[in-house]
Amino acid sequence: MSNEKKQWDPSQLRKYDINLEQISRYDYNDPRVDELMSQNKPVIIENSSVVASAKKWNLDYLEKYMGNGDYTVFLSRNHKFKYYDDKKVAKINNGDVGKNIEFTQPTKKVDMKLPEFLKRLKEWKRGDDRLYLQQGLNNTVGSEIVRDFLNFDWNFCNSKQAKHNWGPLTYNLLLIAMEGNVTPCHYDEQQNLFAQIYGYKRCILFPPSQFECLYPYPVYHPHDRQSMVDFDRPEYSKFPKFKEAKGYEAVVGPGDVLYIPIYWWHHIESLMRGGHTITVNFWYKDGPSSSISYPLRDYQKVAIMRNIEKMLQDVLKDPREVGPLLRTMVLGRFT
Ligand SMILES: O=C(O)C(=O)[C@H]1CC[C@@H](C(=O)O)C1
Ligand SMILES: [Zn+2]
Repeated sequence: MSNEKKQWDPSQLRKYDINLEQISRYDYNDPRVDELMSQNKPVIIENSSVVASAKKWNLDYLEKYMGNGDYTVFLSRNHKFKYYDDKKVAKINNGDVGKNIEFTQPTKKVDMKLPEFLKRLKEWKRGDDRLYLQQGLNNTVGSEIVRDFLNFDWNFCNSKQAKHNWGPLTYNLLLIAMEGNVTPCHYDEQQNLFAQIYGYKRCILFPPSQFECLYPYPVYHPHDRQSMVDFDRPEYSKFPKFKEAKGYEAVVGPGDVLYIPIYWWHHIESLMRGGHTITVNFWYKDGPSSSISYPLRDYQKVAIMRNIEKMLQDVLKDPREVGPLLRTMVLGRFT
């Protein structure tokens, strides 16, 4: 570590029994950044100006300029904020996926004005619901925020989008988390430039090839794309291959941009006792694959498995029939 004061301490990281190695960090104009991105591998891009215009985004500035819009805030009784798909909850509730399938939402999603969110954040005490603001940046924000947003280094982002054949930008999510908040391990079907603005976040990533070690929920489930393994208390009897998971980790701080490749698993935590954190992510659809080359890439096989599950779910209706049919099809026949 250079002689500058270390900004965080390992005691602020949650303890997991997982085999992890460090994610590489390179300067934004180092050619190794594009080398890794072209191999769909994660990399931390340092000293870019991607969100330099948001360096001044502290809570007072945001309260002053974020406008009077309603923001999506998740409330949780614990430190975990596991994502769930509302549309899939609705399908379960109206019996679209078989009978008596239960789902309890792990967090509450509410609309909140920013001043109220910030007040609850400041007055939070042990025992209160934890809060996590996760809001797409849209035109309800004030003109200063629009100006800062327009001053993101879009040339850099656009150059990566073009060079790596990404599709269109779909979303910039503004994330304001309490210290210690955790987004449990999941993957997204989009390319992601995860730009850290304030505070420190620890990111644990696994390649798509570790699908069999991370046990995602079935595709029909509201927690589709999320790992069923609770990293705090892994049930090795149910998920034995989790022991073999081999991941990559990094702690990102202000100005760092982490490239999270499409289909890569990621667990993200705001450091304990580190105060609130602010992040903006840049989600891009994947681009059209010009030509298919063999052997197929690990993430292409995940996409194939998802399509098979969706097709079987559609024809079988009851998700409890999907497992037995796949077992019948495979056991003893494909060794
Ligand atoms: O950017 C992504 O892909 C995400 O999963 C975001 C949703 C919650 C965010 C977090 O930092 O906790 C990350
Ligand atoms: Zn994600």
